[in-house]
Amino acid sequence: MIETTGLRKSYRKKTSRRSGDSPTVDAVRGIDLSVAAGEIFGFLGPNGAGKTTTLRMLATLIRPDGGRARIAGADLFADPAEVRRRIGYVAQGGGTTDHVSAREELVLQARLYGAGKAQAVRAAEDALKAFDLTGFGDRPCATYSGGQRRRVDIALGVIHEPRVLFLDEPTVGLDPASRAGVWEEIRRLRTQGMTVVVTTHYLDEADALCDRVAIVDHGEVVAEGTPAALKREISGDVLLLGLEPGEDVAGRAAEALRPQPYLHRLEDSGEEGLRLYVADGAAAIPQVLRALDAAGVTPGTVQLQRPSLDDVFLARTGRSLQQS
Ligand SMILES: Nc1ncnc2c1ncn2[C@@H]1O[C@H](COP(=O)(O)OP(=O)(O)OP(=O)(O)O)[C@@H](O)[C@H]1O
Repeated sequence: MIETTGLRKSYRKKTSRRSGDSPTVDAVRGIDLSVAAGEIFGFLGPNGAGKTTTLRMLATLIRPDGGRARIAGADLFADPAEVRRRIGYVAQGGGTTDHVSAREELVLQARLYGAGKAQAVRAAEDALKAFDLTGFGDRPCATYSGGQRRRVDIALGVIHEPRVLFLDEPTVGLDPASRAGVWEEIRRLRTQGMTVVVTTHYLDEADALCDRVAIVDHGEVVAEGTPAALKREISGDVLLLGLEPGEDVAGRAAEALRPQPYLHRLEDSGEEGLRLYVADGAAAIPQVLRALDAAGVTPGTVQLQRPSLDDVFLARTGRSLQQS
């Protein structure tokens, strides 16, 4: 449904003359993607990784500097107008107006996509029902909760029944219950056969919602696959070692543990403690405790964890996504 090769985009920096920096920032440095029909595909990455730029290129809102892309059967470079007819796009923060109701927004959007008046009124009514907006859909959008407003944004994005929907950070700033509600709507669209591409910097969102994920950093895809397959690449377990406060406790613990033969890698996660990558967590715990004891370090807590998508990010980039 989406195929891209070498998609790239640079921006001119406004401050370049004074700072003496390079005059451009390479926001997207050649992205190859293949998204299947009916998939929920996620772009996961830290702020500034190039997620929004990629999404806006695919949605025909920014012209790429190079590469190739086909979306829903149309060529992005040769026929962007056709691409635009076949896709929906919901920007970060959405586009609803405070004093207008969801119904009015939906009617207007349907008319923008060429529906006649009666047809647009019917489409709005159907969307209000489908997205569970009937209880408040005639009130001004300013009176909605964050989650209700996001549902209206998504309803607006699909009023013309696109084959592909692009959602930029669909749950940013929402409470857990509202996020779950938005995920439900996205899954419902998938069951109708729609292909959905979301950007997110939430690890749990990528893990729970997306069928496949491209992890992006500095404008490049650093890993791609199903969340389960990506995590399987990180073989073994993670021990999260919380430490009692004290002078350079983390440094002394790390010094004691680094030479241990069962330790694959050690990362200092700041306040969270030390992350120890080992083949077999349960077997390593007593050995870790003995090594710490010998070094005179008292551990606070030891937790055995399965690898997360953050561990994948860490393995590929040397940084934690949560701290980026
Ligand atoms: N219009 C612009 N002019 C100059 N630089 C830009 C522009 N838009 C984005 N950038 C830069 O391009 C890089 C990628 O930005 P982009 O917004 O695509 O990242 P992102 O992963 O979506 O991050 P965020 O989640 O913060 O939006 C960043 O370094 C950003 O500062």
